[in-house]
Amino acid sequence: MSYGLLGEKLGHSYSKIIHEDFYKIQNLNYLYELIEIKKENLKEIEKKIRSKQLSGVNITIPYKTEFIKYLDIISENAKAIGAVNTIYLKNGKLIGDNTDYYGFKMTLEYNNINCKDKNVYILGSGGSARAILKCILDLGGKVFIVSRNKNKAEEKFKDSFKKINYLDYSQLKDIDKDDNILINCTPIGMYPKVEDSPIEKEIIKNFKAVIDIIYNPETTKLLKYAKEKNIKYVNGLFMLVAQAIKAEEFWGNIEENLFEIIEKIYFKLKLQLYKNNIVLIGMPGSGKTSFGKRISEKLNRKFVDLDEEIEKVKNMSISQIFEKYGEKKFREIESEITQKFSKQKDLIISTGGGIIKNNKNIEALKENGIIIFIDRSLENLINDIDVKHRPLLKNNVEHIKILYNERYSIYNKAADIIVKNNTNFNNVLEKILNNIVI
Ligand SMILES: Nc1ncnc2c1ncn2[C@@H]1O[C@H](COP(=O)(O)OP(=O)(O)O)[C@@H](O)[C@H]1O
Ligand SMILES: O=C(O)C1=C[C@@H](OP(=O)(O)O)[C@@H](O)[C@H](O)C1
Ligand SMILES: [Mg+2]
Repeated sequence: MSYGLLGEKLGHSYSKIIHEDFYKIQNLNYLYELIEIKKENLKEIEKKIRSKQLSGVNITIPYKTEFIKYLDIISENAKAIGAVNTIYLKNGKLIGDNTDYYGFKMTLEYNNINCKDKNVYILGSGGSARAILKCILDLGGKVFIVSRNKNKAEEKFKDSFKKINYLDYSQLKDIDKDDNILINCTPIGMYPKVEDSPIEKEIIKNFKAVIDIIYNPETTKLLKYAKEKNIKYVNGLFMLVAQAIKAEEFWGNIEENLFEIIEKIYFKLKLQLYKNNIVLIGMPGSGKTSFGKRISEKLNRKFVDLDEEIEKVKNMSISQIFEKYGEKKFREIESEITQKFSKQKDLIISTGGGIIKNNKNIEALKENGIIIFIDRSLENLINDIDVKHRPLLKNNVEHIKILYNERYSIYNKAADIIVKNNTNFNNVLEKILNNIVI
């Protein structure tokens, strides 16, 4: 099977990476090509799909509307949105749909953002704004389109969408502060103009959650404002992956575990694009230090073991620190060291088993990193743990049972990815790498 993305300039597209990663995960030997094409040649693509030379295509700027005229069927959503981005042949009919709608819907779900009965302010009035607006209306949200010229925006939308409100940017400062959601669908703040923001800093406090559909940079100026004020913020990377994999569903290449697969590809892409840290957590003796070293060799990234760093600053072993200062002091040093390395990027970080005792540690590590829980069974832990260097287990290996019961759910909750470690070491290493390397 052979798929592709149609557009004019595709040099910066991540679609090929995402779809190829999907085929790898699903064990499919399919192709996905970036097809840069001139408008007058779109007809050729129609023929190729009808003759099954191509099994399906995605469409991007500037052809999302242009291609509609070649279709036999256009989905209800795509019709309302006025744009298609996914094309396929079914029972001899050429069908067009719009997966931006679903990509956005899944982004809301993934981030627990509920739009029902909320006031949702959308910046911009282009194609993606239309898909998002349709989605929010379907979810029962109240939509406000914010644009530089509200009359023009109204002109554009009024035939397809009823019951929406139109605002100028200047009116944003006067809105009620209850539970509002802000969504940026303009390109303002996108690389390389990363210092631009569509709204002034003071306005951000009127919102409970902010979504920017831009994914480069990871945190746009707008999202930085939200972050500073402790407001929930979400970038566009999950939507990018979700809309791509939803197309695979339309093409019949995935029937179940859609969310799981999207999440997996999302994490990998996040690591690849933003060079985030890989952080290993888990019980003492679960293999954090051993796997961390091997991952760092394989990926050629710097390795940091937080226990080792603590030993370096104090010039004492972990056991000596526990003996001399007690656990409370150890945890303080552990938190300081965690804060320090969390700020750096591109590291493989192995933590100590107790890192999850302080939620601030996890929050800091998550800022720049993806957290992998190495989940080793209690039986295996007891069998091979070396208690010599582990002061909490020194006198009683059985104490590990208590720690396990106290901590197991906290490791799970803190983790972005969970990898079971109950088989051969190299197999598990392979499993971890599969989760992080595209
Ligand atoms: N899958 C595995 N197979 C065999 N030995 C393992 C496996 N996972 C961990 N180990 C062993 O368990 C011990 C504890 O590993 P370590 O990396 O020090 O754990 P941690 O840093 O999580 O406390 C090491 O000797 C390691 O080789
Ligand atoms: O679980 C814990 O509370 C601890 C685990 C140790 O690291 P490992 O998990 O690498 O053994 C070390 O940080 C310290 O002894 C405390
Ligand atoms: Mg260790």
